[in-house]
Amino acid sequence: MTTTPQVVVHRDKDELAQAAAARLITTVVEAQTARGTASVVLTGGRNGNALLAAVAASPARSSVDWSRLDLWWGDERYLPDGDPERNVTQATETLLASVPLDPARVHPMPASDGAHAGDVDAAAEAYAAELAAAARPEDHAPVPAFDVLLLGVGPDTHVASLFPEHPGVRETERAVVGVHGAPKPPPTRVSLTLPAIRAAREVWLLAAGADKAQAAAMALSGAGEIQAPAAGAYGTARTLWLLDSLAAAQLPRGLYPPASP
Ligand SMILES: O=C1O[C@H](COP(=O)(O)O)[C@@H](O)[C@H](O)[C@H]1O
Repeated sequence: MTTTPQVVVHRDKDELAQAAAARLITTVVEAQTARGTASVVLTGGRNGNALLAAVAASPARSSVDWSRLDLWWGDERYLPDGDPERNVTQATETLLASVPLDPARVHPMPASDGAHAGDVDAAAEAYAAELAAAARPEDHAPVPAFDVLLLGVGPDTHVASLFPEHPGVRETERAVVGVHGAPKPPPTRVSLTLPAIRAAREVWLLAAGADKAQAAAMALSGAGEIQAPAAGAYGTARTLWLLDSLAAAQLPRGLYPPASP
């Protein structure tokens, strides 16, 4: 199912982080109220980390039952465990170390010195197997129907570690791929694919700053997902673009604010 993107524009990157954090806390609490648990896919990057910092600083964070939250990652830099460039290292320092998560529900992507040392494709397969084991029959997919999947949007329109015209963005079968030769360092990465991303109920794309303006405009103007991977990221219930005013500066007229009916 394709959901039409909704666009929300905030004044600046700080307001974006605060508002997205409040939205995430509310959505997680609602999912836990409705289904008992919640699942969130985290992103790396500046906006993803700013969002986590805002959650950490929010008094409302105590309304989340952290022990009933499943955490996954949309992509990872294939580096040794604890490397400061790894998305999980940054998320742990920013938020995860300070909330009472159940370690069994935290699912970092493999590190380059872990069980599949040096073999990023085997690491991707292992993560796909972990996702498949967590998927329920009612999810109708080899991955869980995540409640919220967060994606930072790169200036080149990449999301997760799916880069324009790269093999990963063309993947239609596998849920997770090893990425070789990424144009953004480090070159070796692990990434969810577009089909896995599209299994999420809600997909939120985050972008702030003038260097993201062209990417947001392109992805929201009908570009193809091979050329603009962000254009292929949507949720089954909702697709939300959370921008600051600089990133929204080149959006087509009528897209924001929404055209009146
Ligand atoms: O390398 C990555 O970059 C993107 C975007 O990062 P940003 O700093 O430009 O916002 C991020 O979404 C991805 O998770 C990360 O691995």
